[in-house]
Amino acid sequence: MPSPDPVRPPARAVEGSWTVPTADGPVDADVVLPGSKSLTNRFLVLAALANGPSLLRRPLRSRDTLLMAQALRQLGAGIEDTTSHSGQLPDWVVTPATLRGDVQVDCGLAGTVMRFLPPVAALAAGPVTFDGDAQARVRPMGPVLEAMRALGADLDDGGRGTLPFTVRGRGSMPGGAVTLDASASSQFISALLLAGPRYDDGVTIHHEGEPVPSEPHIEMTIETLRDAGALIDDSVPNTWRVEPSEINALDVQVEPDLSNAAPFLAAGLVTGGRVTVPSWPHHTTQAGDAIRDILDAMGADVNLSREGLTVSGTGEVSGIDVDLHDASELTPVVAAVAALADSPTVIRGVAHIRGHETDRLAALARELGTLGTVVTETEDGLRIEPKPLRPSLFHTYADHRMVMAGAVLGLRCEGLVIEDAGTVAKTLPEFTQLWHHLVAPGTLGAPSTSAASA
Ligand SMILES: O=C(O)C1=C[C@@H](OP(=O)(O)O)[C@@H](O)[C@H](O)C1
Ligand SMILES: C=C(OP(=O)(O)O)C(=O)O
Repeated sequence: MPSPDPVRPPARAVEGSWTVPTADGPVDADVVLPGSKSLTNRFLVLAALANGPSLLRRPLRSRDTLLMAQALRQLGAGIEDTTSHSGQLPDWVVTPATLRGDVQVDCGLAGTVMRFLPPVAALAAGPVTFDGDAQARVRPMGPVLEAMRALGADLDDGGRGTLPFTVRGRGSMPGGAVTLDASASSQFISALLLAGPRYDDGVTIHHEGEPVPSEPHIEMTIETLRDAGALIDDSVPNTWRVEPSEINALDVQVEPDLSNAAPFLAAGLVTGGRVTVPSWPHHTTQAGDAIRDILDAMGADVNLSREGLTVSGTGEVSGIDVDLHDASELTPVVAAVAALADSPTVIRGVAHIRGHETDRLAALARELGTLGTVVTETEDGLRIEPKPLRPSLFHTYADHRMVMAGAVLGLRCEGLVIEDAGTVAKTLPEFTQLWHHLVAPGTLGAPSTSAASA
């Protein structure tokens, strides 16, 4: 372990910060993870538009999904706890209703809320305003708002193409055909497809522009819609057609969130230990499934069995050259593993993540750089040259995946302090507790709340 740079004060815990536990040896654990954000929020939307009450088993309860549930309740849907069959947290029963207006939706920083709900709000009887966190106001929205206008929606965004805006719902939407540029986010396409069956003429979407990122998320949208009885034609590249139809009530179990599994599995690799995530699906549309091949290429033994996915470290961590265009939400954790590798890494294909929770390329370059790693921002990714790490305050920019990246780095960087670790609640409120359980069983997992000057 390199000693801290003598001219820099050691990182100190401040309000809301978290001193990451260092791994003294190989970790060895099973980690049970809550449900997928992307699946939970799709199921909530479809259930609110369905033809009868739905049952969502093992839904994720995190900031993003609770904001989605809150917004749908405001629009009229019933979302109630019901006893879980698995003995875990309660499941959700979702009862659809005629959608009402005069509603103010708080999107927080959730891409799924700010993109998936405006096309739903166009079906409401009255105005629905949307706003969110300061950083949400700079996330791209323009193409989906323009597409909604072309499909017959009445909305006012002050010409900004971002939050805040108002959708003046008229109780129904004509729908039809539209061309848009979805190179900034696959969520533009998913959003129009999810509400599309309820539009009078359905929706035909044609994408024109640089390739659409995060393609598995569109597959997820199509699969969840088809399972609910919708008819979708995706046989022509960059074109999707959803027919007008009822959406059948759902009875679904939410898979564990595979992108949230990534930091835990990474801990198995970088400590030369073993981590198993039970209930890893053998068929999935989750983009996070790509972590299996990525960690394998970085030197892990990876084994998918009936018990779950097991990642074991071999003692070596290799750099890789990887295109994360399809699984861009893995970038922060992969970048963290890369900083602990024995050779350089190049991450490509993720220019659009400058529009995620924060500019993730800039944030990673800055925070890894502060720790001592040599990082070059490229047009569409990062080049990472590992160097000995020196502890520092790791900033999170309100980005849950920056917390996860910092936790991985902290395994091998004693004294690393993560600022505002609570921001991880966007998708995994219990992250720090699970992490302590993994790395340092018996220690307290909550972020520091006692203030100490930095
Ligand atoms: O539809 C979804 O659930 C998501 C799509 C992706 O968005 P982008 O296409 O903007 O990358 C992904 O990164 C995000 O975490 C979740
Ligand atoms: C990009 C992400 O989230 P969002 O759904 O807000 O786009 C993410 O979770 O990494």
